[in-house]
Amino acid sequence: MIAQVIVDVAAKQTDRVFEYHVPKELGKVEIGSRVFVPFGPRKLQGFVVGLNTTSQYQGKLKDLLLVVDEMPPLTSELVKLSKDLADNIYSYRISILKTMLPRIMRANYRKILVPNSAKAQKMSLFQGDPLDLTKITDIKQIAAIRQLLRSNDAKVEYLVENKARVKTENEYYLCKTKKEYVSIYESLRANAVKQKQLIMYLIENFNHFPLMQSQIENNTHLNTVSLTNAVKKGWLNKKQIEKYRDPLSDYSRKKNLSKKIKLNKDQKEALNHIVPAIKVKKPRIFLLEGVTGSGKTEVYLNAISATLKEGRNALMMVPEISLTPQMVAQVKSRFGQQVAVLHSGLSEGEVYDEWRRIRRNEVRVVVGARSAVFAPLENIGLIVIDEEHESSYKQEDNPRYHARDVAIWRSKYHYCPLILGSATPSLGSRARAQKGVYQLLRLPHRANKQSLPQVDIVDLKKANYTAGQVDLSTEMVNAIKQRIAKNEQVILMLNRRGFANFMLCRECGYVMKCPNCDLSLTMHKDTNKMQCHYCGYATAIPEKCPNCQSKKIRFLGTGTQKVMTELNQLLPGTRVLRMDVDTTRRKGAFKKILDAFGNHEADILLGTQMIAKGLDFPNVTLVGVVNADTGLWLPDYNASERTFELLTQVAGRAGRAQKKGEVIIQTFNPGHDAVKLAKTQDYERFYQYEMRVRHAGNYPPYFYTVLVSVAAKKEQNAAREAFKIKKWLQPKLHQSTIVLGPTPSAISRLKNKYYYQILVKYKKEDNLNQLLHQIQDSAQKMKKYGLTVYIDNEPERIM
Ligand SMILES: Nc1ncnc2c1ncn2[C@@H]1O[C@H](COP(=O)(O)OP(=O)(O)OP(=O)(O)O)[C@@H](O)[C@H]1O
Ligand SMILES: [Zn+2]
Ligand SMILES: [Zn+2]
Repeated sequence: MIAQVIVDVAAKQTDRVFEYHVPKELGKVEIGSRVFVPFGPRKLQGFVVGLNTTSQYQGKLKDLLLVVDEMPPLTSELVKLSKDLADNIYSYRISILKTMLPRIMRANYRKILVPNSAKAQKMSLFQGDPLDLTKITDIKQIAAIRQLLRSNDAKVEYLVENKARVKTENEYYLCKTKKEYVSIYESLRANAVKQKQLIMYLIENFNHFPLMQSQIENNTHLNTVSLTNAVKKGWLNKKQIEKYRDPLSDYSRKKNLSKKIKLNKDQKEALNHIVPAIKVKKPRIFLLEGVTGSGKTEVYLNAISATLKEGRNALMMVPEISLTPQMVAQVKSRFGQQVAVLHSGLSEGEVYDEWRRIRRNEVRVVVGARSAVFAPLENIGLIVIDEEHESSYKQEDNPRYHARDVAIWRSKYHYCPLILGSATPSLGSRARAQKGVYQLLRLPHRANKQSLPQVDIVDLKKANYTAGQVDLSTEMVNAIKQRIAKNEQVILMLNRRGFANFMLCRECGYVMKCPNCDLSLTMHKDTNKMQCHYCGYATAIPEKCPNCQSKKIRFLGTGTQKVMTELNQLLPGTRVLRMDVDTTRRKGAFKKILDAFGNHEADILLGTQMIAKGLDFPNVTLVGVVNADTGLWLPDYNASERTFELLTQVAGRAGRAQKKGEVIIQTFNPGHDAVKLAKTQDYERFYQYEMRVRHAGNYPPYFYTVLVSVAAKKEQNAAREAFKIKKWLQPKLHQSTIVLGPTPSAISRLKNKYYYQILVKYKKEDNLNQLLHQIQDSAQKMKKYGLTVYIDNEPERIM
């Protein structure tokens, strides 16, 4: 038998299959198995991606060394997926294969020094633990090691560490008859209190054994010491039983969650389309466009039920799940033990356990964030992507995959429907529904028959402020006071995205824009310039407003902490919970804050956009947006879409139950279309409007995009290489294809590297994929000159 292996070295030369002979005594090797193989001087980990009986290779194949796991960690579906994906996202296949596994299973290599001669063997250097070369700092020791290597008395080896640990608990078995225990009891001295207690317990519970250690400890005063002693004395046998860590243990069943909801007409209508597709195994894609609070979750859960009834399993994706602990609780209360969750809020051990439950077919529903799209779930009958517009579904680093694209691939593989749900679908998805590629299903009303909340816009250029305040207008403060007086709750969002710095005039509201592109200019501190990231236009950082000459210009930046202080001064005694990256870093903090708010332990929830989506608190009647402008002028063609989406989503948190909701949006740009359209929360109108803008500007979804970035230590090298790539690429492309740049990236220097980028916008380019692979290949050769090329297919961000 011959195994085709992808080895764990992410480089162009190794990005192919290597063949190894499988020795008979090795046991079962399957597609998807993790193995160890000899590779030059090292032993490497790799994945089996194919099996064959013959080989084209002329020489003698080396032997596989070891199969790591009893059950191959990857299914043959995932192995196949890795190949197609590698082709599409310009990533090495090994990077994708590793991404498919829980982080804890990715191998770590340690460089160690081992003795190579009898003389060396006796040296004190080699006594004890293996000598970790990365940890040696002593100069004398380094010199000594060099000497040993030169004289061949020692050699370097690579030790693979496996961090994945299975959690176990002891189970105890009886190994004597009841009579024998009685006579042991009688033979014990009177002062051997603990031992007598133990034996008595064994006699009394004779018929209940075997018992877990925790069961015994809960019922007696016995501890590990007495149990271990009993094993030593031959009174008991013990076995280690594998245990799963249960990340869902705190999502206890809540009564109000499992109450049966009667579906409304629109929900039923949607399911009338979805359920038949589940039954006949049709890989159809549905776009479920439902306003905020329209009960999309209920549609997902019913569709999942229907899938389980068909004997198939379901995969449900939600944005970084910690965002919606409520959603997890809801799914959990519906499907109980059959559910596994996967997201970055779990400890590595918990992820590993959940993942193994999935791999062993012990669960039927998987709920998870982006990387859960690779869950080794088999027999999938339905995939759901909630909040499908979320940009977090695209991984920003290598491998740059989009969970939606992976889900589409898997839906075709399994012949199962895919539901994309959102109140504000991505323009691309909505456009595909327009063309009939996806089937559009709509929930145009809120589930509780309540109307969408009323939205008021506060123009910050004319706003009044209570003494000394700069962030909260008097209107906002008064509205907050009113709600709190009525014992209702408030959500306040400070929309601060990324690093964007833009120049804004406090006098006239002017924002500095590119004359060619209608995009805001970004401040570059290192070059002292305001730059356009599309066309490369640049100008000096102004000292006064170019529009009205006022000196009152600002490079905006307020933070949640500052607003928190303002709230404390304005509304003493009001209980405020702050939720942002700083307050949620600790594990479980997110859920704690949301639970506290849900229990009305606070009046105001103040946070960044992480509070904008998915939350369902019936007592929230006011939503305030402190500053709607921060995302508006990002140098991205989709800044408008993002702003509309964010404002509509956060507005949707108000008035979701009986009480009517109100929304106040503070902005310097009340005239901006994204803001105006968010006021009516009319997605369909926004879609029509924004499609015209995209059409006029040759942006997606009318054009496909690929971003090629070049990074180098020296700025001129990055620029030169980027120009070279453009010069090589452009003549090979179609007339109608637009190649923009090269321009320096917004953060033109990151980790001491300069970035230059080229944006290719095209309608149809049959050869582009192959050309880009060629660029990637030749880029590999430049690596030694410190140049790196990244290729991002359909980038979410072009900055
Ligand atoms: N048929 C129904 N009858 C009554 N209430 C319902 C019904 N369906 C859903 N609900 C309730 O309506 C509220 C909103 O539902 P859900 O959270 O699913 O909305 P959503 O569409 O996901 O909204 P968003 O996009 O804002 O997250 C929930 O509290 C849910 O329990
Ligand atoms: Zn001005
Ligand atoms: Zn420009």
